[in-house]
Amino acid sequence: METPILAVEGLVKRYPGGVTAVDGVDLAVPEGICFGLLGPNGAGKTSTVEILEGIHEPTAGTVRYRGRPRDRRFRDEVGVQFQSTVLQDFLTVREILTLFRRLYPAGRDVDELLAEVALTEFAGRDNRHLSGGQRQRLLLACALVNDPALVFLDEPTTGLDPQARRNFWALVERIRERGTTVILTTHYMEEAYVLCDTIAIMDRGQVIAEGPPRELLDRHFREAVMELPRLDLPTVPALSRARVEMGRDVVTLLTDEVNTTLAELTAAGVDLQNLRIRERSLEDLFLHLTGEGLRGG
Ligand SMILES: Nc1ncnc2c1ncn2[C@@H]1O[C@H](COP(=O)(O)OP(=O)(O)OP(=O)(O)O)[C@@H](O)[C@H]1O
Repeated sequence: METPILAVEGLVKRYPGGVTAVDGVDLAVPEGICFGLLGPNGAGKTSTVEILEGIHEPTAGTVRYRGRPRDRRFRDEVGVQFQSTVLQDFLTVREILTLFRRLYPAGRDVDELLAEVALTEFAGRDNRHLSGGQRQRLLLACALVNDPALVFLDEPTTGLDPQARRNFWALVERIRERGTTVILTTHYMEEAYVLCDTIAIMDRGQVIAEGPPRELLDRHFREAVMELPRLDLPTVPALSRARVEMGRDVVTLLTDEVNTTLAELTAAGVDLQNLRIRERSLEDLFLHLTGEGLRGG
């Protein structure tokens, strides 16, 4: 097997006061993929990612970049988009990017990068006067300025409106198409589903599930989800192949035999006009595995 671009073994992070934020994490990220790290609040994602980025030291464990301990090469070949970066007041978009570019011996052409993140028309604007989406694109450009082989994106779309989020997804897809490996933390399950080739779900400092999103869903769920307004199903008839969850407004039927369940509902005279049938989502998987919802929804 090819050497992963980044691999960690036996990662542990304990903070003073006795909190074990990371409790024995092993991960291997193959080159060229988008790898997602998910988990509920306090699961240990930030602690893990900051160790991977080289910002914090682990209490125990090893991190390897291209099979070797990290050195100067790691710094030159890796980009990080932090959740909140303080940018110098008064500087324009182009000036910020030029400043970041000078930190590295090699990298991208600033104007080309501005075009890639759709900021050419804002190049002369004071960075304080950017919209949320424009600012995130600028921070992304800063993370890409050294033409990294591996880029970390830490909750890059938190707080963006749906349109800006989708624009950002298109950029991430383009980065990946260029062959750059992406490590993404996110609270948005749809984002992980759309962008990530592989995800790892963390809970209480440990990785509790890992794999391609589609495969994880197939591994954990065999049932389809049928939803009916409660008004249409005030009392549920006997159903041989479905589990029933009575919500306040919606009745959810989990069935491994959609045809049988439909036939039984029809035979009982239930009006199916407003029936919805959907597949299980990563959101369902997340709830199933961690028993918790995600901040940010
Ligand atoms: N500097 C610190 N000192 C002490 N405890 C910390 C420190 N940083 C994080 N923790 C604790 O470690 C645990 C894991 O936190 P971490 O921020 O890594 O989780 P997270 O999954 O990133 O959460 P979130 O989604 O809320 O950002 C939490 O219980 C947190 O309170």
